[in-house]
Amino acid sequence: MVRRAAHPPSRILYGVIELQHLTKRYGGTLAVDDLSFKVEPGHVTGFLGPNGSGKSTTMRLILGLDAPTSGQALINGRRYSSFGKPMREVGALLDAGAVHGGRSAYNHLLCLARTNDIGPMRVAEVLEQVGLAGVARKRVAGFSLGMKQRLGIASALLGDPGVLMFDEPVNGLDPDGVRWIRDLMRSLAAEGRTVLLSSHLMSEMALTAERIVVVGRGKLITDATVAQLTARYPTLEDAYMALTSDSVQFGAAR
Ligand SMILES: Nc1ncnc2c1ncn2[C@@H]1O[C@H](COP(=O)(O)OP(=O)(O)OP(=O)(O)O)[C@@H](O)[C@H]1O
Repeated sequence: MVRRAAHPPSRILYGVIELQHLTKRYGGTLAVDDLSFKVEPGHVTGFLGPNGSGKSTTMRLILGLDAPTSGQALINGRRYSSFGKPMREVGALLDAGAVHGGRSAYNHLLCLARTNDIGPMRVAEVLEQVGLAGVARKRVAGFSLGMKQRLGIASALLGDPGVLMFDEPVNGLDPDGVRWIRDLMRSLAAEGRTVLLSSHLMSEMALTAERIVVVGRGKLITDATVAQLTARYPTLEDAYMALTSDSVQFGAAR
């Protein structure tokens, strides 16, 4: 396998995420309902939908953390479970809180790195990249939510993968951190990587993503560019509100 450089030349197209009739049922709940779409390299794809619409479940299915009821999710044409060193193919931040609090940030990343034949130099590199180098030896239990998000992003970047997925990465980040995430997502995509990003912050999404996939009640509602949506609606938020108006399950009474 060809090893990519830490800073690859621009516009090399690395990978694609492809969902084919992906379906997941939990008892009586159809969390993901016959979902088919492709996430292409070279730009950030925003993954939007109301609470409970199946975004996290879809990401878990792509990562093989849950098995589909039917259909499949492929990364570069293969299932996640078929990768010998998966962190080199796909990196993900799903739940920043799911970290062993007793370990230091450095040790947490080192343990992950070892499972994928990644050396300690790369651990130091990603800690620097996410701004945690100064607290690398501190226990994660004492980290703020924003610091845990940065650590989760470092884990995703560890294997220098071509495909990246981030579930609500801006949660808990200060304005400086929000801007940093935006720039990071865009630069990862500009390097030719595939970036799937879920967030409920529409104004941020409008600044970060080029393409938008909207789901509601597990089903695909829209797969379009931000430019197409904002040509039809005044803002991305207006587009989102109009497109999901029939799919909101947990809206408060107005
Ligand atoms: N392990 C599980 N067991 C049972 N039901 C589940 C499980 N995981 C998710 N669900 C259900 O599947 C549906 C989709 O949930 P999911 O977390 O994927 O939505 P989401 O779009 O990520 O929501 P949010 O924006 O609130 O994070 C919800 O009805 C949820 O209750």
